[in-house]
Amino acid sequence: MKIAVILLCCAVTLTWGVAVKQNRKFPDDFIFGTSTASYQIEGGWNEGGKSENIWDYLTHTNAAAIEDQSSGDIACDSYHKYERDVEMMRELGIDSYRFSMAWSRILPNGFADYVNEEGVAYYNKLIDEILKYNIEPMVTLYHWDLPQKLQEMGGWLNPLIADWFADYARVVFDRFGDRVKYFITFNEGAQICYEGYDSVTKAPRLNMSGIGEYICAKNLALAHAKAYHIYNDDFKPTQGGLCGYTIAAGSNVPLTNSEEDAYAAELVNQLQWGLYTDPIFSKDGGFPKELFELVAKKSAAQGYPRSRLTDFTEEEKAYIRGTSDFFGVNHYTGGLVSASLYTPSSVVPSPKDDIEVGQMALDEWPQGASFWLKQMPNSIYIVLKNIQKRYGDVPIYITENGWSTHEGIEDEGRIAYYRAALESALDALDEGINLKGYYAWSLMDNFEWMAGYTERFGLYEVNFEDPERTRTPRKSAFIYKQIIKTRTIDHEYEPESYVMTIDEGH
Ligand SMILES: C[C@H]1O[C@@H](Oc2ccc([N+](=O)[O-])cc2)[C@H](O)[C@@H](O)[C@H]1O
Repeated sequence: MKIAVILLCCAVTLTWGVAVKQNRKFPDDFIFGTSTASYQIEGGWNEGGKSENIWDYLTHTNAAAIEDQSSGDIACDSYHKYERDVEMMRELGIDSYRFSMAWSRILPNGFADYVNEEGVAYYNKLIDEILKYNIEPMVTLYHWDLPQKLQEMGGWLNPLIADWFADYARVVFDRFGDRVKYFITFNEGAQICYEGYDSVTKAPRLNMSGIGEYICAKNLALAHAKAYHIYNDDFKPTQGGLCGYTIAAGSNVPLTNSEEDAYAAELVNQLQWGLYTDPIFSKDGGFPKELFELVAKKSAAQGYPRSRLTDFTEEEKAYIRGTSDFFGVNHYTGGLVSASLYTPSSVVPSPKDDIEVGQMALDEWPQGASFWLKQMPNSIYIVLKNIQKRYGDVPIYITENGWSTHEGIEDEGRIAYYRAALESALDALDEGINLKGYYAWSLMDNFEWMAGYTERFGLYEVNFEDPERTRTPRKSAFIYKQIIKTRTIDHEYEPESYVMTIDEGH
């Protein structure tokens, strides 16, 4: 443990050494953006023909599950205020805006038998408004808001959902692909599967510990591949865009330089994201080998007649392998990893119990407003290196990265976080990592899932008490704007005033 701390300190010193490197610039074609998600910002939960999704259902039937008993019924009201959102994008000068579409707004039945033209019209208006100002839309097809009707049929545990999702994807490509050139099928497999179907965390909050995540992971991979093949075969030849996949990855660093801790960090990477991305990006396809073998071994010892993680057929492996044009990574935090830090799960079986590894953060790392969010030094560099090591020179987009505070315009913590994160991204670019873009989470405060409105991630503060949902730029918005404009990180830069304007050409 001492060794790791010493090593880490050296890395930090080194990182800070690199951080003060002068005259570093992001490439001219590097994409700077911001991210949001439909349920977190749109509101209009029952307007314009939209049906109920699993977050509507959860917040309406179990308000106590959300820290402040709130919901996304109105959220930022972007359903009505999207023009102001685009104005904010112009103020910041971003190159691209990542947002998600609500399946239940486009296909209220969940199935593609009926397309809700009012829902399609909403996204058309948003896309056209974005494009009017030369901002590139990046569309996530699924950011956690499954139509409730499909959940009642098993949701991501029902293998038929791969076809239901593929049908939805076809509608999205068909209706929007003439203007949208970046599609992401899924936001964060582990959060959909582990948090939704395994650990009673996020909607639909099912408790199928040690089983739910693995069933869901397999269905998700097949759903993604089907959607990708549809895009690749039927739309890409005429539309010419890209279709990718996004996971959440932490920077998982071995606690010591022992082989055991290196193996522990590998297992965490396999469970946290390799379970979702190895089938798509690895050379041989299929689930990560060590994780797959561990689950099989544990399942047998627990008396299961077959592994809780069911393998793909060889045909399925080949069908899924290679189905992504880029690697999307949401990155927030990291930790030191070791089997010696494992505390036995209270629930067995569980994915965490399958790998028997624990994690820790250091006290000196700054703490965000979210309990899980610590600012680990050089975190982005570490995670990008891990991805490159695993999958080679795949083009990478950081599709989310951000810091939570409480209310207030003065957000020095967020500024320090973004500056450090972007220095770390520059370190990665210096080493030739194929990083194409960076999307700050988030354009504005929004419904932060189980934390409701108690944690704020926005470059713009949103007043949720005000029916107008007024948006006000935080200090960090001015800093991010300056970074985008100059393509450099000036650590001394202070905004002259907090009056936001739109620069010429935006
Ligand atoms: C704040 C945003 O959080 C995103 O999700 C994750 C997932 C995993 C981690 N992690 O540290 O392991 C952090 C954030 C989510 O995609 C987005 O919607 C926001 O809520």
